[in-house]
Amino acid sequence: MTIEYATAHRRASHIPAEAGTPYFIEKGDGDRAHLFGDLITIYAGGEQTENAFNFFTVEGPKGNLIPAHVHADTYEVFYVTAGAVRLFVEDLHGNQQEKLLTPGDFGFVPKNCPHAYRMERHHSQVVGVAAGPGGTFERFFETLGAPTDQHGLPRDAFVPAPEKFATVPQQYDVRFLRDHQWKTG
Ligand SMILES: O=C(Oc1cc(O)cc(O)c1C(=O)O)c1ccc(O)c(O)c1
Repeated sequence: MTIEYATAHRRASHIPAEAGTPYFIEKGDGDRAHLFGDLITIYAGGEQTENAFNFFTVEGPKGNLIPAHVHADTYEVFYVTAGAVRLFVEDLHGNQQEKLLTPGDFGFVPKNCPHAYRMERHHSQVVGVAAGPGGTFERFFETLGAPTDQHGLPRDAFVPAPEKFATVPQQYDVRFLRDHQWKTG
């Protein structure tokens, strides 16, 4: 039997290549990527769930900012398990809110709602689930960022090359909003 892997670096993945297979993954051993200051660890994605949902964690240092962006077809969950994360979100009527989320707090961002967040403590961690009619977008992180075998945060923030910024986000239903202003707080 030949097992097809989506990319060469996923040969080391603990996620079985075949859908429909039960599995367990020890803490931190999901498929990992560095993007900006973040370590993203994917435990399940569209390949395992017929594009129904994914499950991943995002860890980052204090001050790490994910700039304003929007998803036309993806709903997102932000469940904070460590540190503190300030989530900025704008509803479909243009009303903006920001909320400091600490462990156990939950944020939900529907499709078409611009959002951004900043990690306010070192070793902050968010559990993410993101899916919708457009599928799941977890492979965005390793495609725009850099796959890694490390379990820690990037030593230096990984900033993608401009040509990647110009092509990759749109393939994964991510649109960065360059001049978006937050008038909260
Ligand atoms: O943190 C989340 O996503 C991101 C992390 C990055 O390093 C860069 C990004 O552009 C994003 C992004 O959202 O586009 C995150 C957290 C929780 C969740 O449910 C998500 O869908 C994304």
